Amino acid sequence: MKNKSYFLGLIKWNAKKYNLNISFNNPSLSLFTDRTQYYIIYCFLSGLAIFFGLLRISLFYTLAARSAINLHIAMFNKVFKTSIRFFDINPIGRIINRFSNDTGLLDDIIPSTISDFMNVFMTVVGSISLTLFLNYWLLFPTIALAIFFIFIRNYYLTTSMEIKRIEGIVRSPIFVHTGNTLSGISIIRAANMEEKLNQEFNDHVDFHTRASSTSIYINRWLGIRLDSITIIFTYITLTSCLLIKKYRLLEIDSGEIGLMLVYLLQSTSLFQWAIRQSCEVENLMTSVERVLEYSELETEPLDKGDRKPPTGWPSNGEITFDNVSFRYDKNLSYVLNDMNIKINAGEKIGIVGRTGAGKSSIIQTLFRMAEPDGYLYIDDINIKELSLHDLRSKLSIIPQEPTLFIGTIRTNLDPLNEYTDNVLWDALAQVQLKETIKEMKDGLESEVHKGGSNLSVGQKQLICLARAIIKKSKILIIDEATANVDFKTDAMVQEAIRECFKDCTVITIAHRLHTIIDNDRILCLSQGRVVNFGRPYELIEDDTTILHDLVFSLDKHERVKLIDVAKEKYINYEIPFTHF
Ligand SMILES: Nc1ncnc2c1ncn2[C@@H]1O[C@H](COP(=O)(O)OP(=O)(O)OP(=O)(O)O)[C@@H](O)[C@H]1O
Repeated sequence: MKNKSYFLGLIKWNAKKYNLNISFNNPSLSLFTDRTQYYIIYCFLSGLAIFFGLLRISLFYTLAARSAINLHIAMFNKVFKTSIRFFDINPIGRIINRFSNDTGLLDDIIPSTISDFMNVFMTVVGSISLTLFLNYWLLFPTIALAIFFIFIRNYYLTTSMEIKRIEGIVRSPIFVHTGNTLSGISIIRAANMEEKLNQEFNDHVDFHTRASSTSIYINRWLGIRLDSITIIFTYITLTSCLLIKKYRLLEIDSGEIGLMLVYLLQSTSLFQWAIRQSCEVENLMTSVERVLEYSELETEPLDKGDRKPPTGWPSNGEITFDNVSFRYDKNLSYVLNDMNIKINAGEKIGIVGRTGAGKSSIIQTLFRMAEPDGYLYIDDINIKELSLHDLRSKLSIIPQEPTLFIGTIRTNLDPLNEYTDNVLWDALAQVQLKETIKEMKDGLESEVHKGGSNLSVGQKQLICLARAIIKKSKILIIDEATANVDFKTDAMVQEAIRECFKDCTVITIAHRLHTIIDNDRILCLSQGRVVNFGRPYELIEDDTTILHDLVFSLDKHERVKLIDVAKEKYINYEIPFTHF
């Protein structure tokens, strides 16, 4: 009843304002003779609008921020735990692109675009509803124009989404190129390749600009069509109102026509903006799609295993390959075939072979970077029965590129903070780094820059070695660095390995023969197959072996030195080997 009174009061006020001849004999109309009440209602409604507006914005942005955070966490967790194969087939620039650009869009642009779209869309819907309410004849042209508009919008979207996708793809090479250029800046300068690299960078930028400018052009294409639609709609509204008035098809007065036109003209630009933003939201959803793709990656089952290894495993370090084959992916061919070898506890094994023979793939097999076929035992436990975490935590590796993390010497030696200072200093002493680290201002707390860039290659290798000593693994795998370390450091590393790991099984992927020539046995690989496996001197003496070929391809001085070392080792150490 009260609502009705307010409504009648409003009509009365409008009637007075526009000088309309309406009878207000109804006693209820006399309720609103005082304008103050309308101001109060107006203020109340404005207050409600502000309240709900703020509530809507805060709820919406909180929700958007939470979604972005959750998506980022999900993507990070999956990428972090996914298989190594993923990093083989996805360049680092592509991954950075998703973590930077796509996540950035998710954080800033997508929420504001959606909010903007909803705002403007509701305003446009309001304007059109009011127009249709006052002049329902406009329903027919509205439907016709809506169909036309949906057609144009879909036509635009098919192209623009594809262009956005291409834009995302061609952005990645810019990141890759920049990263590679920065990491190899000294080599580029030394080789005087700045011009070439600059040209390559410009080419990548050009590709990206082509895609992004096409995106802008098709946006303009859409804009022109949308403007045309709104102009046609305004024209039809106006003409229809004039015709309606002339032929008295509807009771409509000039005030209402004015009101319709004001709203329609106001919504002309808003209409275009609403459609553009709706398309933009769909386009931007490709970023959400890309983030979702990474957040649904398959992860390695790190903690899943059929068996828990006994404490102290592996106590001997005996490794048996029983018919082991390995490939990097189900769709690729095998790179190691039917390996049948037994490495005895505490043996020092060197692996040689031409490039691509499968030397590094043996490491991938031991760490189960992809699942090998056959049976691979360490101290009588089939490693395929263990969880990846249990397996990997028991093996130590010194990779070709010694990896150090941003942090301190301490965090690099003992990332999980499990050992005392004494243990860390002892390990540093064993690799002859104690004095060097002591001389640093902050000792164990001295800073290590990204990738250990403030340390020499040799020092990085020695820190990796100290890390392996601290871990006390029974099995050490060394992917010998191809990067040149000076002779003295190399000798120091070799000596440290011999001393600190004399009771451990050490497998060395050799790129230089002098580092493995005094090993107990040498495994020769060719095209992923074991060709020879035996004592170095025996293999050198046999002119059908790969080691013989490798040794005899060296100059005489080197060759004689290697043969002497192998012979001495052969004469002095007789170890009974069990050949599998
Ligand atoms: N990540 C990978 N994905 C797919 N195939 C790979 C991968 N790494 C190596 N391969 C393939 O496996 C085979 C053996 O490579 P591997 O790196 O084990 O040889 P290698 O003897 O260590 O060579 P190098 O002495 O040059 O390091 C090669 O044919 C190589 O193309």
